[in-house]
Amino acid sequence: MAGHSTSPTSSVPDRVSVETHIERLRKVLEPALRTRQTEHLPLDPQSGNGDQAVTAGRISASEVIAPVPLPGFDNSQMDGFALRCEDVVDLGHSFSLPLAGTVPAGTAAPNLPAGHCVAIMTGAPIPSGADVVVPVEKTARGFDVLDAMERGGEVPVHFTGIGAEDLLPGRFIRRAGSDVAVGEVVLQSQEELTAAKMGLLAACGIAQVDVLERVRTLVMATGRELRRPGEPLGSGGLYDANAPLIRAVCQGFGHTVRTAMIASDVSADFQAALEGLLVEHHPHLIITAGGISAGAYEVVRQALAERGVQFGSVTQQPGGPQGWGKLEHPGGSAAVVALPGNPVSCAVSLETLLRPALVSLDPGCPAQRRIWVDVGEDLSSPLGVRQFRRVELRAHDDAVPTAVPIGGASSHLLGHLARAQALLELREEDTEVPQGTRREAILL
Ligand SMILES: Nc1nc2c(c(=O)[nH]1)N[C@H]1C(S)=C(S)[C@@H](COP(=O)(O)OP(=O)(O)OC[C@H]3O[C@@H](n4cnc5c(N)ncnc54)[C@H](O)[C@@H]3O)O[C@H]1N2
Ligand code: MOO
Repeated sequence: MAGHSTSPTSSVPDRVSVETHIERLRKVLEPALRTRQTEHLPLDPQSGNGDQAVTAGRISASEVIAPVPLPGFDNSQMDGFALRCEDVVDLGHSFSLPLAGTVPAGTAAPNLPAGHCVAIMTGAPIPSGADVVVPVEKTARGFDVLDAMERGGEVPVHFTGIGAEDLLPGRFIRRAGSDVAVGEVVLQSQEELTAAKMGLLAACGIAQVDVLERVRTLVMATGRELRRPGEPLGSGGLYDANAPLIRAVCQGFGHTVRTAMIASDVSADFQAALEGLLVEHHPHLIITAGGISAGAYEVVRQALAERGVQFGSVTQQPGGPQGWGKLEHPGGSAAVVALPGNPVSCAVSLETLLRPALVSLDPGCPAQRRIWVDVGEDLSSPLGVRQFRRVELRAHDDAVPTAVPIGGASSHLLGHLARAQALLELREEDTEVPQGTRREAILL
């Protein structure tokens, strides 16, 4: 019958460790991710065509050098009065200086006549000749003197409570280039754009940056039992949970995702759908779900084994059966990650296998978050398998949280996964795990 399994032409009989499989994924992902192109995008959406602007989390494709210093000029850190230390250093705690003018922010720096002071606002350029700013709080009348100055005549500013520390040259002056010097690298190649980096680039007057294009991921959920929302389930049908689940995870990895549902177990149907999607989406990564284990109608395995994709097993549960490889297509070369069909197996595999492999290759992919927990009840686990159990976390003040299992280990229990806060990791050597045992957990 069509789609009935023959022995896969490319299979690996052994069961390998989680770490070995992560390394296998790295090997297929690395060349595919290396083919990513550069996009030249504006920092400000208003200056380009709206949503085409760069966003935080993107990865730079080239170094950016500061074309200007930051601060751009010597300026005041305080609202106050700029003066010359040597004019007043011998005058004691209180003294007066005639006011020579005022400098708001955004104006040119005036000259400071000897023996005078100039009112200055935060961020305004330091008058040439001045070497200190005394905050307005240390004067008798504050900025009321500016009104008096406008009315004409010489206006004295009375400084009070002045100590030696107030008259150290450079006090409250932000020097040009003290934050960033001209020629300094403000963004490295392959660095993640954070909000602060974007602010820094903008402060340097940079309008556009080169970023790596996002990883384009094609997700294909397979199985003749699959239905879309609204379709009648019929006998043996079920709604596709995997495509939306995998899409959401991959979007969290920073990918641009196209999903497809292939409700067939016929290899030719899968192949035809794949060809169309390759041309349309030019993926760097293809993730399939279902059709890879020991059944008689393993559509993904049949279709991809003959194209060199390998299938094997990893000593973890859920997520034991796995496929990995490369696929050449008109737009380039894609890595293939074939996941088992059970939704929890997909979710766990993405977290324990694909994320660690991607993190080592793509600075935009957030790392796994691990914590220590105390196991909340007696558990058992098969020897030689790293078992991931869905758990709720109970916090205790200043103590390690308790991981309380939600349901059993089976990989169809999606409702339980959706309630879980973490995946408790039971080790390969664990068989009986008494309550209170300390183990690691991966936060979801
Ligand atoms: N004889 C053996 N049987 C199985 C083995 C084995 O080693 N020997 N491994 C089991 C394990 S572990 C897993 S995991 C599954 C993986 O099987 P497949 O990758 O071939 O997945 P399917 O058979 O297509 O589906 C498994 C299960 O998941 C449901 N499913 C599939 N796709 C979706 C979807 N998009 N949304 C919701 N649910 C989906 C499907 O209906 C099946 O119930 O194999 C075991 N069997
Ligand atoms: O490996 Mo399967 O993913 O346990 O159910």
